[in-house]
Amino acid sequence: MSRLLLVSNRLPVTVKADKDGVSVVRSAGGLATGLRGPHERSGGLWIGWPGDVSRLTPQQRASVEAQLAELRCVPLYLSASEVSRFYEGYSNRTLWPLCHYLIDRIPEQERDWDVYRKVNERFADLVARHYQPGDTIWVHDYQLMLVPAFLRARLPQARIGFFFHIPFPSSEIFRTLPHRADLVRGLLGADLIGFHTITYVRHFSSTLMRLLGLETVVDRVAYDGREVRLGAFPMGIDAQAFENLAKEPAVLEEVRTHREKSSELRLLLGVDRLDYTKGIPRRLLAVQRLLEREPTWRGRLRFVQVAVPSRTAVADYAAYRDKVDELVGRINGLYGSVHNVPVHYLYRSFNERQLTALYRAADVMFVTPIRDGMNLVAKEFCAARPDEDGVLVLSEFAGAADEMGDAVMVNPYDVEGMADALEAALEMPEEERRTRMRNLRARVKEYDVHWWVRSFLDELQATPTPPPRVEPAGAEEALAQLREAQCLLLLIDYDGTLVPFAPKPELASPDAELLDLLQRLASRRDTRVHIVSGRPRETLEAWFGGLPLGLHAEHGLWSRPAPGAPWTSQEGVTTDWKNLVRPVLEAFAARVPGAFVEEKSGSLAWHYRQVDPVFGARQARELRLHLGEVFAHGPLEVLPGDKVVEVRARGVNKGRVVALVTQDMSPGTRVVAIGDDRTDEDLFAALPEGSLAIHAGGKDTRARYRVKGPPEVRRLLSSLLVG
Ligand SMILES: O=P(O)(O)OC[C@H]1O[C@H](O[C@H]2O[C@H](CO)[C@@H](O)[C@H](O)[C@H]2O)[C@H](O)[C@@H](O)[C@@H]1O
Ligand SMILES: O=c1ccn([C@@H]2O[C@H](COP(=O)(O)OP(=O)(O)O)[C@@H](O)[C@H]2O)c(=O)[nH]1
Repeated sequence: MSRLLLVSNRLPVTVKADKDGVSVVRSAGGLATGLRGPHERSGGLWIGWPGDVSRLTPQQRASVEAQLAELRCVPLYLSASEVSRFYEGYSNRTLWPLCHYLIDRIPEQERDWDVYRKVNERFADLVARHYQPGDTIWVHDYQLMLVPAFLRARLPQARIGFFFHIPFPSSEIFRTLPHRADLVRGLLGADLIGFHTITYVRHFSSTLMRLLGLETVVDRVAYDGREVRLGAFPMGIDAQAFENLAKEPAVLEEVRTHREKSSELRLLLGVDRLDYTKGIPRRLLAVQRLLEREPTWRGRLRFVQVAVPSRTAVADYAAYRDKVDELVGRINGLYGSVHNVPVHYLYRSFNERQLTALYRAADVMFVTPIRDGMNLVAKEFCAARPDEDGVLVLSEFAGAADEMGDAVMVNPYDVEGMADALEAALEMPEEERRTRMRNLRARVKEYDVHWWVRSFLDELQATPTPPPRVEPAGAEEALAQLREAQCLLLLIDYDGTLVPFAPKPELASPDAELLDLLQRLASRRDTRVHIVSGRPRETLEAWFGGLPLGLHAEHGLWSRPAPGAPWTSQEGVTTDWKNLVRPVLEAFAARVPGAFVEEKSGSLAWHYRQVDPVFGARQARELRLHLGEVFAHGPLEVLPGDKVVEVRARGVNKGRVVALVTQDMSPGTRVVAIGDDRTDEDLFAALPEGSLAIHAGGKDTRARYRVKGPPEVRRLLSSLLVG
């Protein structure tokens, strides 16, 4: 097993200082438990924040470090300002509410991004310092979204996984963030990105498409010359540990005490961090509503709500606490008696043993977050019920709902509906309770935290380590090569290479500066220039007819090799198929707003640059599939391009231009091709030995040289004219 470097905002430990000194105790949480085995077995490290240690003396600090080292934990200390701006700030005032669909809670003017970025970079630096070749790195959660890309820049060969523990929201929500693209690019530094549910994966994929134009094919995205995999890995719990605890005599004794204290009462339970995503107010209102409309339940219900203090320095959390306090007071005031109150509200943290006793004693577990990445409490409740009794009421907006279909599902925004569900749970016949719980337990036990860790790491290990990458060299080197050549023959694509894409093809006409550049290039000593484009010949003629250039239209179907020469077409190309294909493309254009059909003499193109990106990509896939099925053996080929599906006669491609233009080439001529998309790869492939291919953009390419896009292409060509 390769060494595992785990990276999370918090280390899985708690530092406690008291009069006897300072101690570092392992946390009991799911992540800590699940990863303990692989962490120890692999001899790896866990890198993260040990919490606030600012009040420790230097000796205490030294003792903490020694204890952390023993646990193979590497601390990353956050300054007070970093805690406030990185952790409480950007992570918990912006990303947390955003991912839980609560954009109204985000500061109106974005704050703390710079510190978020800086701390992420510090994490990456620390990881890189400890990295040894062969290590596997696993980064966790929204606080560290930029770490994978920072790591990729430092360790191009490393195997990096990332797991996102909270919901990944709809792209409509995510794209409201000013730094949306930076965050997504940050994640794409990983080889594998995991989420709890398929829905989050889907949201992430459409975000990639909308923000970066990247298409996910099944579970893979090509990015920056690598392949990034996406997957759903629903996190589980240490089910066996909860089951064992639930059978311990001391715990059973505690269960009896809870039950005796409420022998006449039915026990409802809620266990959450006091977080505004957990839906506690409406849950309380549902209890109130039940008591209000069904007087027979008054005095017969005891609702224990555990609320663990969390992120107390964030104002929204303090306000939420006030709201919950007030509601509890109101309900108890209304429905309490001298002997009893309906709501027992406990603002503190419990250990696993105490929680298990509560889980096992409860009649109904009430889990109603308005959004939750997973919600492990729901799973712990089931694991703690070897008696196969108890009813789980679960929000359909918790990630756990995807797997726990035997729970009583509720919409946490619907108070009346939750009151109904609560009543149904309280009155559920024993047989139904047992059947549901048996099914829930089977799932929770099989897909536990060990399964989660295994399945994520297996998938991560299966990702091929990128072969040492021969990154195409940049503009400087390409220019040196060009300058060395005696004679130059330049074959240059137009759209995406000399000019950026425009919403409509006719809008991307050449500007005066470009025309001047081409004119001067073509007049350069021993230099010939050809434009090799997918555009119709009429357009090229109209734009460049007056310049001393060779022109090649429709991917080489038509050529005018020298100024003044007639246009000739490739022989033996049929176009009868166009009459059959045209209606299909038109039908797709009619049902996809923004799409349109372009007709050229030897091809038809279905453009979708102005279509909603996700819908457009889906329709383009469907169109290609349809054309493939219907015209599989026809004399045509279907070519996916940049926001275009092009159908052209088989055998026509830019590669054929090479033979045509090199036949009368003087000896010592260097052929140079520059292009940005799939069709230019045909050109590159056909170049004679010793030629130079330059890719303009970030796509995968066979070219040896890479420049960023049209501005850099122009700069490169202009540089040829000086000196
Ligand atoms: O570190 P804190 O700010 O104190 O917050 C505690 C953790 O809360 C979040 O938990 C999430 O992860 C759970 C496990 O995957 C999931 O069940 C739950 O739905 C999530 O909300 C947070 O993601 C962690 O980073 C925090 O440490
Ligand atoms: O008093 C408490 C209440 C909760 N928990 C633990 O906190 C975790 C909460 O995880 P969950 O996924 O439900 O929500 P999160 O707090 O991560 O958003 C669970 O493992 C609980 O056992 C705890 O240790 N003590």
